[in-house]
Parts: sequence; C-alpha cells; structure tokens
Amino acid sequence: MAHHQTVLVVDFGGQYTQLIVRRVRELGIYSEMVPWTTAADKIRAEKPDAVILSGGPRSVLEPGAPDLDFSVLEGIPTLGICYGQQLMAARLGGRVETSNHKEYGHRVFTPAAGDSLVSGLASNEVWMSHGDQVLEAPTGYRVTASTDSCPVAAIENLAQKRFGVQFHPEVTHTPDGRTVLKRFLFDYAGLKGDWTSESFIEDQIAAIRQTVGEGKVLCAVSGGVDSSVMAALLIQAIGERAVCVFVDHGLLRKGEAEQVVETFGGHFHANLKAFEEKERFFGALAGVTDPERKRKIIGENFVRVFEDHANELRDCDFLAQGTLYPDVIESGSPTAAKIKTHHNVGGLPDWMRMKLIEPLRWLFKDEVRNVGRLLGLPEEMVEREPFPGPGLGVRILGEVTRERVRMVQEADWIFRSELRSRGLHKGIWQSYAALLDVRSVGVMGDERTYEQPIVLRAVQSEDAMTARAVNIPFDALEVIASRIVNEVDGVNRVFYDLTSKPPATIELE
Ligand SMILES: Nc1ncnc2c1ncn2[C@@H]1O[C@H](COP(=O)(O)OP(=O)(O)OP(=O)(O)O)[C@@H](O)[C@H]1O
Ligand SMILES: O=c1[nH]c(=O)c2[nH+]cn([C@@H]3O[C@H](COP(=O)(O)O)[C@@H](O)[C@H]3O)c2[nH]1
Ligand SMILES: NC(=O)CC[C@H](N)C(=O)O
Ligand SMILES: [Mg+2]
Repeated sequence: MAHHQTVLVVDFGGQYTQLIVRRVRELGIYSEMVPWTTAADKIRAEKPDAVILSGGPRSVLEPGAPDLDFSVLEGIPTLGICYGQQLMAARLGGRVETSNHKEYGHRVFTPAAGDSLVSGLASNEVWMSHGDQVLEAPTGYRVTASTDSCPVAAIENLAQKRFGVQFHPEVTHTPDGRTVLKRFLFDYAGLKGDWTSESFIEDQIAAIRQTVGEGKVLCAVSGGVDSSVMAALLIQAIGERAVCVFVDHGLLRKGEAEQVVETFGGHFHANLKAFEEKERFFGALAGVTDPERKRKIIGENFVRVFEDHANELRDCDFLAQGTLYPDVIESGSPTAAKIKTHHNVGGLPDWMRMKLIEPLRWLFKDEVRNVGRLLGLPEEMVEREPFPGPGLGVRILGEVTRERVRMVQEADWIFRSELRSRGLHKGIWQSYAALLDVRSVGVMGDERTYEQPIVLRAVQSEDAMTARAVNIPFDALEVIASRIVNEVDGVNRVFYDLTSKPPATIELE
C-alpha cells in the first residue's frame, strides 16, 4: 500500500477521540486511532508523522491512570488535548492539580504575547470539559493562553514541536478549532495533506490484490451502502473471483430480499448468490430474549451459512465484509466501553475458517458514501438508509417469532411509505418501526384488546455516533399511528421515540 503521511491519535478513553480522527481526515491527512495501552509499540514501529493525545475521563493524578512513555515521541510533532496536555505536563516535569474551578462548556481564553499555536485567531471562544488543570508548564515550555479560571490553557515547546491545549479544538463548539488543528498539522508538523478518496481507492485495490493473490473471496452483501461499496472495490480488484452472497435470514424488511437481488444484480451484473435461510435463523433464535445473545447467534449463523456454502462457492478462502469504523468502536476496545456487539465484529465465531477482508474498516459512513460515488454506484445505493445486519432481530424486543416479524414488517412498511409519499423521508438518517415486549389494554369495535405496541423511530445523524429524533409533523404521525393499529393485527398502540443518541442508541437493542 502506498505510504501516506499518518497522524496517530492516542485514545485515553475520551468522548471525542473519533472526532479528532475525523477532523484530521477532513483536512486531507490520513489518521487512525490507537488505544493508549498499545500506543507506544505502534508509534515505535510505524513512526507516524504526528501524534495527537486525546482527552479522557480519568485524572493523571490517580494511580494506574492511562499513561504513555513520552520517549517514543522524540522527534515526532505532538499535540496534547485536555487529558493529553495534562499528561504531557505531569510526565515532563510540570505540575497538575485537581482544581476547585472546574470548567465545563464555553470559555474565552486570553492568548499570551507573541506568536503561538493559539495567537491571532478570529475567535478565542473555546469548549472546555475538565476538572484537573495544569498549574506549571514543564521546563522549556511556554504558557501561550489562559482563562480566568485556568492559568494554563495552552502550552508549547517550539524546539520539540510539542503543544498542549486544555480546550477541545475538535468540537464544533470551538469556532476556530479547525484553524488550531490546521496550524498544528500543516504549519508546525509540516504535513502536506496527501489523503483523498481517490488515493484510498487505489491503495485498497492494490492491497486487496496483494492479500488475495490468486484466491477467491466470498463478499457478504446486504444491499446496504457499506457492502455495496466493498463489493465494488473487490470486483474492481479481482473481478469474477469476488463471489457476492446475500443471505435472507427472515429478518429483512417487507420486499427487501427481492429488491436487493434486483438492484444489486442490475448494477453489478455480478454473480450474486442469494441464500434463503429463514428456517436456520428462526430455529436458532427460538426462545432467546437477551439482546447480546441474539446478536451473537445472528453473527454466528451468518458465518455458518457462509462456511456451509463456501465449497460450492468455489473454495473461497476469504470473507469480505462492509465493516465500518463505528461498528468496530461500538463493539468495544481496550479503552472504549462495549455498547453492543455488531454482528460483523464481536459476533464472529472463533472457529471461522475464512480470513477476513474489511477494506472500509477505518472509514466513517460519509467517507464510504464518497468512495461509492467515485466508484460510480447509483445514488439510490449510495444514499440508502443504513439497515443493521441483524435486521428486525434487534427491533423486536423479546423473542423473535415469525408472527412478530410479520407485525414489524407491516408497520414498518406503512411508516416508511407514508414518510416517502409526504416527502418527509429526505434528510432522515434512518426510520423504522420496532415491536415492544409488553402488552396494554385497548378497545376496538367495542371489544377489549390486550396487545403489543409498535415504536416508531426516525433520526438525523452524520455518522451514527450521535443522533437526534426527527421532528415529524403531528398530523402525519397521527395518520400513521391510526393506519398501523387498523391494518396490523396484534398491535393496539403506537409510540414515537424522541430520545437522542446519547443517551439512547439508534437501534433498540
Ligand atoms: N443479509 C446479509 N447478507 C449477507 N451479508 C450481510 C447481510 N447483512 C449484513 N451483511 C454483512 O455485514 C456487514 C455489516 O452490515 P451493515 O448493515 O453494517 O452494512 P451494510 O448493510 O453493508 O450497509 P448499511 O449500514 O448501509 O446497511 C455488511 O457490510 C455485510 O458484509
Ligand atoms: O451491520 C450492523 N450490525 C449490527 O450488529 C448493528 N447494530 C447497529 N447497527 C447500525 O449501526 C448504527 C448505530 O446503531 P446504534 O446506535 O443502535 O448502536 C445504526 O445505523 C444501526 O442501524 C448495526 N449494523
Ligand atoms: N476532557 C478531558 O480530557 C478531561 C481530563 C480530566 N479527566 C479532567 O477532568 O480534567
Ligand atoms: Mg446493513
């Protein structure tokens, strides 16, 4: 793979670490995140062109706090953000204290006299989120900014190209944060910005050819954006040796299986194999109610299907999936908490024989959409709403049965077709119907009902890491609710989910 200038972001467990990676990439520089536990080895081995130290929830004063051996940073331009700056101060001979003046939210800093990373910005407004603060900069470091409650809001050592900021330049609430990152990367670290979607495609095609050699690859495609882009890359790289496989696990939306075969087959003229495997998945899920168990079972059975058919599929040695960066992050790492096991990451069984190929593993969704456009995929594929691999399995709380799948499919169809016919679907990231695991009393045709409720959810998002409920007009919701209760047997109430992510997640399980 061609070498690109790389910025490593060392993750100390901060809320915004992925955002730092995104911001760097938006500036045209390749960036990756590495947990602090393995950062020193990676920096030694890969000699990145610059390093950014993230924020984090812990205090550098606690015993056993996340740490880094600063000797590996010798000669590498480094920017510490919040916890990163505090660690820099604590390890290099400065002084850090837990302060009585905690700063959360907006602050305005005063730059010190003279040129620095933070001097002469259009705005000195910044976003702060810290309880500890640096009291004294290490020897050789100059204090370049302060606020009325934080004496050391930024530090730098020009000779060593080391910088620290107490505020968060990566969040949009710091209006000139992008300028600070730009100055660090381009002016001080001397980077050029050689990373684009075009170069990503070239690199990946070369890497796939090298990994696969003369072998064959089973490409797991769902009709979704990620796997369509992944398949397009593989087909460009190795042509017919990429065998595309679509699994109908019975947990798809109404009409989806037919539609995927038509759109995908139509565009790629690819040898798409569709396997109808409903029996296998319903059997394995019978009686299971725990969300993580369901996810593991679905992930494992996907692989069973692939392995069972691998021989007839001309001996595929590799399994390609459209795994993205957020799937990896949410499935848990040494520093990030496990939120849910994505079927394609933590859900893979350890007995799997095929080797994994995941060309999109480091990308965010909007980056994948760009790559898809460059590869010439039609807009209807690139703009498709994400749909989770475990499908309705994570939208049916409690046991997954054929009957309950039917209820969700019907309600989902009504909800999404009403949104579409009213032109309300534009700008929505995802919209769906789910089924709750409770019953309530109603009255229909003068008869008592005791049935299950549907939850409708529609969210806006940029990358699925955060999301907000969509403001759907009440009269539309009223019509949709009435249609669902009237047309879907077994449903007697409809709720609309108003929760953002965080604190909720996009899917219910
Ligand atoms: N029904 C399916 N058949 C075969 N592979 C699947 C299926 N569902 C998911 N996968 C595999 O799991 C991966 C992850 O699923 P995920 O839903 O995150 O991505 P996607 O379906 O490709 O895109 P999107 O997020 O837009 O729905 C897919 O990229 C694909 O490789
Ligand atoms: O392929 C997938 N396998 C999974 O196991 C999975 N779980 C969630 N999702 C999708 O990921 C995004 C974030 O979802 P959550 O806010 O529910 O974690 C949303 O877009 C979800 O639809 C999944 N996709
Ligand atoms: N956002 C951060 O990095 C916070 C750092 C540290 N936990 C503090 O409270 O000061
Ligand atoms: Mg999907």
